[in-house]
Amino acid sequence: MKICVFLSAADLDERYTAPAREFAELLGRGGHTLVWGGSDVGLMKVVADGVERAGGTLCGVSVGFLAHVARPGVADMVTAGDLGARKALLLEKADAVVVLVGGTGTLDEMTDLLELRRHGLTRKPLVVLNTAGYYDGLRSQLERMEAEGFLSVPLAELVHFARTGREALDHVTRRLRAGGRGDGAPTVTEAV
Ligand SMILES: CC(C)=CCNc1ncnc2c1ncn2[C@@H]1O[C@H](COP(=O)(O)O)[C@@H](O)[C@H]1O
Repeated sequence: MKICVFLSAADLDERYTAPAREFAELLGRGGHTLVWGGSDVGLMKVVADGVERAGGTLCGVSVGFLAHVARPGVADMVTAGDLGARKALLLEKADAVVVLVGGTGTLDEMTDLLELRRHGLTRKPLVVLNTAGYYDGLRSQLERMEAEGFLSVPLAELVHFARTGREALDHVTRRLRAGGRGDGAPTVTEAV
């Protein structure tokens, strides 16, 4: 599978890097492709290193103003003109998206996809890996949106919160098996 991972570009504590490394190893050992922002810094590097070391493939989508931190030696690397184009390309190249811990960049990428899913513009599965309860606050906010009528579709149809990398990958596998690529979604061209 081609799994797009949104995640932090920062150098983080072991309680975040260890589960990210574990997830990367799962991807690599499964022969999957990591589709990611292409940078060779912080958690993005930890995961790219881990996937490559475990035998997976890398597919990077950098962006002009960050091209100087793009990972060298990746055959499948493109550079988008701006962040919007980068998000569209990341989604286009992936079968599903898994979100690891991150800051505003990750939040931007995740909410963009939540909105596309809410309007039925893509059905590519979205899983949030809630390492160390990092996204408990976001989850509460989304649950409040759902409870008070701000979401037009059930939250469970938009995103799945997983506790472990294995659970995240299993969820994606089940979803894709159930409905094929994008679980019955519009084609990639229509979707992004
Ligand atoms: C000069 C330097 C060290 C830049 C590193 N900074 C970045 N490098 C690559 N992608 C980034 C960077 N900042 C934000 N992004 C995008 O936003 C996400 C990370 O942002 P954040 O760290 O969660 O908020 C990544 O998924 C990536 O697609």
